[in-house]
Amino acid sequence: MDKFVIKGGNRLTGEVNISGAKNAAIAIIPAAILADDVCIIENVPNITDVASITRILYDMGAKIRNVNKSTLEIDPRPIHTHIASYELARHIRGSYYLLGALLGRFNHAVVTMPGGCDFGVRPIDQHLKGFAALGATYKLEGGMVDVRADSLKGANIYLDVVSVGATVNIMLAAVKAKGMTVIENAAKEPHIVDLANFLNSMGADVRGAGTDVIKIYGVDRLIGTTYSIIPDQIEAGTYMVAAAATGGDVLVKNVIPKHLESISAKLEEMGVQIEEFDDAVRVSRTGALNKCNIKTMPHPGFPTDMQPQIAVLLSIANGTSIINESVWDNRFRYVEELKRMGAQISVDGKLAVIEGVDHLNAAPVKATDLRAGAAMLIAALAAVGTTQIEEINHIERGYENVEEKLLSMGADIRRVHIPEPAVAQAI
Ligand SMILES: CC(=O)N[C@H]1[C@@H](OP(=O)(O)OP(=O)(O)OC[C@H]2O[C@@H](n3ccc(=O)[nH]c3=O)[C@H](O)[C@@H]2O)O[C@H](CO)[C@@H](O)[C@@H]1O
Ligand SMILES: C=C(OP(=O)(O)O)C(=O)O
Repeated sequence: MDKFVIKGGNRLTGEVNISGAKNAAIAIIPAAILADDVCIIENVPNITDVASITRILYDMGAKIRNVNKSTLEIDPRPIHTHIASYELARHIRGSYYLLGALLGRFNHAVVTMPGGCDFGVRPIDQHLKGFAALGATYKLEGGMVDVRADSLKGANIYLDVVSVGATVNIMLAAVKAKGMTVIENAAKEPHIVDLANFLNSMGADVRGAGTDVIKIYGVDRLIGTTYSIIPDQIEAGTYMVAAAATGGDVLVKNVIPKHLESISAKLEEMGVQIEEFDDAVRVSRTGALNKCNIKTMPHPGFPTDMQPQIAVLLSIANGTSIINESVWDNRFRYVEELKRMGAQISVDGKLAVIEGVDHLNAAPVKATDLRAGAAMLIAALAAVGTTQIEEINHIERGYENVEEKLLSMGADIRRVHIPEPAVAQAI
């Protein structure tokens, strides 16, 4: 496995191009299963989560071709099974979207419980409640979820919690069901809207995505389409915070500034300058950083997927800041790593109290999950000395070409291969 070695202290300057959104791609690629013809998906990020979900479809029989480095052609017609490979599916959360997609296609799906980042329990009761309302029955056996229906019929579904995953899965299962489905208290994230647009481009009739009531009028068939995935809001936010942390000046290109509003607002509150253009934002900082309180919320609130990155910035701000993580019970595992670099943070349940320090110091650290890894990158870029980050496979789940992008902005970053210990090789 590789590690990153980063010499901190270089200001990030210049520009960076944002790739397609991970959290949209991992919903849209399984959604292609529902089409009666070839789908061409553009602006697909080159990340390992996409490689995994694509490989699962391939193993189920889909014909998949890389048209170019960011365009995938998926022919779902040869898919011959409703069972997803356990080995591949267990590593990523997005594989649970195969439940909705296979149910919509075959009226039957068998998929493992979700993987992905470890934030404690990641329940799927709202997904199952949605499937049941559409007429399916389910059982959980040996870590696998088995959902089946004679036929799927539209229903009114009220989500007890705002869940991105449940909203996506219900949309996928309902799009070809008989009649109308209404999802109330639906999630409003940009990737929900992107999925609805993708489905509509295949002939679906999904209305209201981006509001908390989504109506899905079932159609008999979905056709092939060509569709381009939205830019990654979280990748953009990560580079925005990196620019701010290093006192840099960076033009973050190929973004939808509206999707970044909650992040931009908090950065401005901290004293960072943000200039918006049609499809870019310029982020620069010259002065000191101010303390600021953050509460993570479903969209349009501050995204939980930006919480570890912003915590790094608050660690080097003047004064005491508080983060309230309201989405996940256990998303502060990275704090122990950040403390090794001199951050002063105390965690109590869903609250983190951060006393700003003058600077962070280099230390050997590891990425405990995807965004934790992004936080370690930012901390290393801003720290005094040379930091080594291990377990960067987590970072590669969601960031395309991260070291090339950082190098092009002036970072001093190297990838170093760590040979497997001889004993591990022998096993
Ligand atoms: C609303 C929200 O911010 N969702 C985030 C969540 O999406 P993801 O889809 O992974 O998670 P959900 O949106 O489904 O979960 C949000 C909350 O609802 C709870 N829940 C969820 C499903 C369910 O059936 N029952 C249940 O109780 C979860 O425990 C969690 O507290 O994590 C992703 C990865 O970090 C982020 O990209 C999403 O922005
Ligand atoms: C936690 C994330 O992803 P996943 O839910 O796929 O692990 C994320 O995108 O920040």
